[in-house]
Amino acid sequence: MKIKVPASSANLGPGFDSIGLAVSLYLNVTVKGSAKKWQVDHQLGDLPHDEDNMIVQIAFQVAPQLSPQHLEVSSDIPVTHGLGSSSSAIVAGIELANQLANLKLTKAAKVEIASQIEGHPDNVAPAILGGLVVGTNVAQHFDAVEAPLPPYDFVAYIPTYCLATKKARAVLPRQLDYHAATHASAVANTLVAALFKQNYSLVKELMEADDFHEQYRAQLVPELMTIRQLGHIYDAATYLSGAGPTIMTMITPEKTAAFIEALRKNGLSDRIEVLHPDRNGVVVDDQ
Ligand SMILES: Nc1ncnc2c1ncn2[C@@H]1O[C@H](COP(=O)(O)OP(=O)(O)O)[C@@H](O)[C@H]1O
Ligand SMILES: N[C@@H](CCOP(=O)(O)O)C(=O)O
Repeated sequence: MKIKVPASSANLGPGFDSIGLAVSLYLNVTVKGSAKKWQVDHQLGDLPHDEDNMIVQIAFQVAPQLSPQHLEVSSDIPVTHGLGSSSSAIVAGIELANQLANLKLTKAAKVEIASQIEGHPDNVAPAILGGLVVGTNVAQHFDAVEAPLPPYDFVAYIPTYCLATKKARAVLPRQLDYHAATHASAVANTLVAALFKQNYSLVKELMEADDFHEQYRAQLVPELMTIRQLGHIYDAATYLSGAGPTIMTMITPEKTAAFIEALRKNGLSDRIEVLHPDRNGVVVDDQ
């Protein structure tokens, strides 16, 4: 059995902790069979190879009766880079429990469990449902609403340095002024309306008008403003993907090659991926 989970790009500017898009990088977990103790084969650096691995820990949380398995994990989602690697691991763990313990979880139940673990649905909901998702929690439950997919390329500029989400959340203010908060919320609301109305010229303007987090995090990701300025030449919009350091540019596919050439000419030499929205979310292959 193989479980495939997409990466996710959260926030899209002002949609802090509530908007996210599943994108075309993947975590794959193959269940090789029962074992004497949990064994997780991977080549993903320092992550644990035993039951301390996050995927196993989450699976246990959902189904404590699970017996040990031999897992093979591979992923092209960079870890601690703002593309939802931890959410993909959470979603994989939930699906692993769902399959091995035959829990028959609905998509809504998976979103609820994953969002409770993560604290917000912006990465986990698209990783489960696929596509562009807007969600939050009220009255002790999470809701996630699927929005139309933007017909754009998403060019991810992935700096070599890592930025743990915890560190990028620590630079945020503890409080916002009342008027600043209502304005930031109004910008986010209007972005959501524009996404559903598929008014992408307005989406692009509002995507760059965040007042919740980017101004505080920009000091940690100096490439953000340079890439945003370059994007304007190509009528593109740029935001900090999740907590960063990945910088995401939403651009018309015909302009992608020229934009990437401009990034390279301006000395931006780190990894670039041209991503597309993933429509499926988590998928299980029983073969
Ligand atoms: N494939 C994986 N298997 C197990 N744990 C993972 C995996 N990918 C990420 N993680 C966990 O998630 C952490 C990174 O989470 P976070 O700082 O939120 O960054 P990201 O933006 O990549 O989600 C890693 O330190 C690790 O504990
Ligand atoms: N809304 C969160 C999203 C974190 O995403 P990640 O991909 O960086 O884990 C935030 O902005 O902190």
